[in-house]
Amino acid sequence: MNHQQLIIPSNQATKKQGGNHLTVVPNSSQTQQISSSPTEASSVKRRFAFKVAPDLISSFRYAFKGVHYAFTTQRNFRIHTLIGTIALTLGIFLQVSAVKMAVIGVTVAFVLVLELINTALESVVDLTVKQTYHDLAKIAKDCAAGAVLIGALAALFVAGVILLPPLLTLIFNS
Ligand SMILES: Nc1ncnc2c1ncn2[C@@H]1O[C@H](COP(=O)(O)OP(=O)(O)OP(=O)(O)O)[C@@H](O)[C@H]1O
Repeated sequence: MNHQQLIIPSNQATKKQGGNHLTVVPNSSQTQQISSSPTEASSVKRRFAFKVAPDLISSFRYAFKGVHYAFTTQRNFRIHTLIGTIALTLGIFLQVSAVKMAVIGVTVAFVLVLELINTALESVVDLTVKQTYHDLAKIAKDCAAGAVLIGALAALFVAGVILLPPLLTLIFNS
């Protein structure tokens, strides 16, 4: 494991510094200590967390809050949810096979997952650079948006292959 740099909240830092965060570059012995075992590394990670979900129900609750946040704040997430719902409804209406329905379902989920990751990454970037311009912030956001675009194009392709032929047959035979 390669730990180049750790950023920990200032209230957990051993040395005081200005601002909200203290950047700590561990020396070789600290790096060794962090990487010595997965359990140890995980306990270090948890120590840096502001809050840890106490149980499984809480974990699910936070996860649903994330989905709810994306749905209420991200226009693209709502658009993809709507298109996904239409695709699944069309699949049922056109009576496509179970395997094809599964492919549509996974594809819809894939796009929504990419949207959620994009939203999470945007928040982390904004948290890091606030309202200042940074080339790396631009790259991170553009690449995350690019990932969603590629996912959406793949979904369009899947819909074209699975849903379009039976839809055209239905239209031209009626
Ligand atoms: N701090 C920043 N520094 C440099 N460029 C930024 C910064 N914040 C945003 N940008 C640029 O503005 C674009 C739009 O930013 P935004 O935060 O709306 O992301 P987005 O991925 O386009 O949002 P959404 O997915 O909600 O449409 C980014 O893709 C990036 O090119």
